[in-house]
Amino acid sequence: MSLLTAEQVVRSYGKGATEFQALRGVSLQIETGESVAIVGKSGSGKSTLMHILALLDKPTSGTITLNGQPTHSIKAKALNKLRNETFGFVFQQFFLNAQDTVLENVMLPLKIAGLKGSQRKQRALAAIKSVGLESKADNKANDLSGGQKQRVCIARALVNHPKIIFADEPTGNLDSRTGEMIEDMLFKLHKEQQITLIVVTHDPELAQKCERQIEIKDGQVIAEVNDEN
Ligand SMILES: Nc1ncnc2c1ncn2[C@@H]1O[C@H](COP(=O)(O)OP(=O)(O)OP(=O)(O)O)[C@@H](O)[C@H]1O
Repeated sequence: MSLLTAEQVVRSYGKGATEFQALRGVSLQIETGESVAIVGKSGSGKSTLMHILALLDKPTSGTITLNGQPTHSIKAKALNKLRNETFGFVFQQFFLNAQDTVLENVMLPLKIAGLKGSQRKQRALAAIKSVGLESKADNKANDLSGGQKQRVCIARALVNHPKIIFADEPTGNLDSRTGEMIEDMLFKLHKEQQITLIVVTHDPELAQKCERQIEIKDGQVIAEVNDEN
């Protein structure tokens, strides 16, 4: 059984004369422990697909199945819980709470999950340590460099022991040296903890680091490459 599947996924924006199909019948399967890059030109539908795979958005038609369970009829509250328990997110724009500390940002998914304060702190500090930011735990997120902010995002993505990390242009806002460090960190986690990694990127070098590359054009999968090594 695949971890995550999309079957004939269509996503339309707008209605009537202005209707636009951003995804036009996408089907794919993602297996546990894989690293997969979703590539394609700007406007091809990559982010739309990632949002639907991550259950942040619903397809207009078609099905997303997680661990064999169709997701379309899951109610909002249960869906939020499932997403929080199963996925970690790393976005180009970070989405940190700027005025909160590093520790508070990383504890947030655990707060949502309903963990007690002491457990939250212990687990968040371990995640912060794993990205080498223990000396910054009490700093405001706003007072960090771009690379440090993205490391906080990785710690926050990790803290709930996710099955899948979704990374949308994770190095898009970083200089190349810092970007490489973030990539190394993501792939290390993927290898050591068998976390499935789904990366949306324009960057061919980052895509090549993934075991599979899925190319999207005009809302359809037009090519798929699987590395054998
Ligand atoms: N909320 C929306 N309303 C209308 N059209 C949208 C909306 N979101 C995306 N689109 C359109 O859907 C298409 C796919 O957008 P999407 O953001 O998925 O592309 P992308 O491949 O991720 O692009 P980029 O690499 O530039 O981020 C684009 O033509 C875009 O204009």
